[in-house]
Amino acid sequence: MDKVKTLRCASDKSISHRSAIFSSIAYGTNTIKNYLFAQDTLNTIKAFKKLGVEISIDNGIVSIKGNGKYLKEASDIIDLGNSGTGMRLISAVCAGQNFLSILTGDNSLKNRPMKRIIEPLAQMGATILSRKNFLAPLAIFGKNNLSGIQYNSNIASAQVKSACLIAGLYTDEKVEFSEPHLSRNHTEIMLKQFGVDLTIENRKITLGKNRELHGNFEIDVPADISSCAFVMVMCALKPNCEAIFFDCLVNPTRTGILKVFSDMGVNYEILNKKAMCGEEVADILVRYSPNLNPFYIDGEILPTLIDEIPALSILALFAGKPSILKDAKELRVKESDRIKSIVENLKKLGVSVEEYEDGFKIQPSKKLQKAYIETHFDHRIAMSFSILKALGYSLDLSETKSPNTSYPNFFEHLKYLGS
Ligand SMILES: O=C(O)C1=C[C@@H](OP(=O)(O)O)[C@@H](O)[C@H](O)C1
Ligand SMILES: C=C(OP(=O)(O)O)C(=O)O
Repeated sequence: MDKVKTLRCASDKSISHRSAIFSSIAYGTNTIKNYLFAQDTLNTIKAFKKLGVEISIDNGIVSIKGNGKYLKEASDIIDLGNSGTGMRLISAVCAGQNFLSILTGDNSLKNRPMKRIIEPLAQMGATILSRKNFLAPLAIFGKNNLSGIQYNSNIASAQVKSACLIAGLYTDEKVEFSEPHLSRNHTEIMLKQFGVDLTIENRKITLGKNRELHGNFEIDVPADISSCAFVMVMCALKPNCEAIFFDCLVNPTRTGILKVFSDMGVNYEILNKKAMCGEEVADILVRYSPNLNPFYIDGEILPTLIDEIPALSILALFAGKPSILKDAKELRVKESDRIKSIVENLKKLGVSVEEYEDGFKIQPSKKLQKAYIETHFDHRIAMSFSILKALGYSLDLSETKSPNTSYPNFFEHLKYLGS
């Protein structure tokens, strides 16, 4: 084996967004260490600056002087770029304001479904105009006192859950939310840290009496297991690689990837479990894993590894038998239609793939033909196929800028692991 490599992957995107959003609408000044300085999460900071919140960045530390729940009218359109999380969570903040907010994004975001948040927010009393088919830009006429809601979401989406809970901060009435499977729970964890009362019982969340956020603390953001997954796959496939990934978030609502790694025979160990900002974190050692089993992924594990499926589709090429994905329709409405992006690009490489409405079946194949990969400016697609390139396969990518969305150091880390 080579010398053990060490790295800290990009900071967690979901926790970074929430740390900026909740600090902005809290009373008190919070500092955020290890904030993710990537396009999506920088756009969230820009949005709150436009809404009158004092935010400064000094020496890599973000400092946010919260305004309390009620913000100032932005004098211009708010652009969330490529970020579904940014648009859906900030829409909920805007739904609780007594003024007009106009939210837009890039071409990808303007084609992602917003009905899923427009419906509950409108039910709570916000007026939201959109383009045809509930597409952004969104014009949100909010109000300070929304109505309560009892919402049974038919999708397991942390963005929908968070939108309902955030809008719920702007009413004294009953707010109850439930989802079919448990999605990532960072909003629940962080709202509690900011002093908001909420109870959770069998996937039903109920907001309690105190819905004001208070905080004067330092939030330290762990590394993003979803970003780590891409470089971990590189290490598992690179002969002699052995690397420790520091401070990875291992919140159980995010670790479906580790369960699948175990099933596939990826050689990894969890080293030092600890707590950071109320979340479970660990260092993870990954080693070259030459004997891989296929995966079969379906059902309630999906929300816990949804962003890692493109990375797993690359691992599937090196498994002994075909890998199957089902129940993953949500992948069709991410930054690109990820089922189509994966299937089409693998086919170009000469891989035998079957496409399903809600997933795919990938035949393993270590022999790949030269191909031009269309990323559709989707960071997860670009990162996945870059792993093959780093392993020495002959392919060209349509662009290599999209990883800045979530993982600005991705290529540097990939090169380090490949060296
Ligand atoms: O809440 C979040 O921070 C996120 C939730 C997930 O989306 P959905 O809520 O649409 O499943 C995930 O895909 C996204 O990258 C981040
Ligand atoms: C789907 C993703 O993010 P978002 O929904 O925030 O754009 C992602 O990062 O893979």
